[in-house]
Amino acid sequence: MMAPKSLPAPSLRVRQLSCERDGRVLFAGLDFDLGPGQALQIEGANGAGKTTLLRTLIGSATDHRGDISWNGRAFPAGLQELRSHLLYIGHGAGVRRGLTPLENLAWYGASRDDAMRALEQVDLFGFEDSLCQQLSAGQNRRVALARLFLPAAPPLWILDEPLAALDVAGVSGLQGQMACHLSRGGSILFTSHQPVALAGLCTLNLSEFTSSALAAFDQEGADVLA
Ligand SMILES: Nc1ncnc2c1ncn2[C@@H]1O[C@H](COP(=O)(O)OP(=O)(O)OP(=O)(O)O)[C@@H](O)[C@H]1O
Repeated sequence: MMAPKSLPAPSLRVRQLSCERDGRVLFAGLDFDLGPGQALQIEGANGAGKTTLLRTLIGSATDHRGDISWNGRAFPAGLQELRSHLLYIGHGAGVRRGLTPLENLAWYGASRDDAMRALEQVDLFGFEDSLCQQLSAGQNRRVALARLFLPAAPPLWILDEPLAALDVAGVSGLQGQMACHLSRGGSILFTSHQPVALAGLCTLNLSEFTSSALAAFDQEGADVLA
């Protein structure tokens, strides 16, 4: 077996990140690091702010406070570099419904051979020339996730609900590919309402970083110090 090709090893660093929407604090005082070979699952109830956090990290939402840096360079300067290392699959999966799975992967620059291999990995062999609008929800999710199976995938994966609509085999295949990425020194930040089986996975629950949670913590700290 060939040794896995190792990836560049930049790190994401988040300090005191806060975000509010319509006057409601979604999260505040958020601190975490994500380095090579590490995976972090963002947890929280519907509406907790998980997608907003991911969009903030990729620069699609800019109304936040706090510091984000990539590879030692603070945003906004570090954002361009982060994007050059990023594979982002959002909630909507980013599949162009009027194109076929092969055409979707070609749009991301994949050769026909690489795209065919990736589509086989996500069990879409035989559907490569079907229009995505004729595929099921789970099959469309698989088209999106096929990008993770292309060679030379970037080191940082940010995935919003990648397991959504997948069957048991699909979940297992994705978990295997995520583990492979980590073993090559990649990093993964993702949201999921389902448990994900990944060795060494860390979790971060956004409900622990609301302003009320922080106020309660401060009060507790004050009581202890009093
Ligand atoms: N552009 C926006 N303008 C106003 N409110 C927004 C905007 N984007 C998100 N929100 C609100 O922010 C809150 C968090 O939304 P977000 O999509 O980040 O939650 P989530 O944790 O990903 O939820 P889910 O688990 O349901 O996907 C929601 O109440 C949502 O209505």
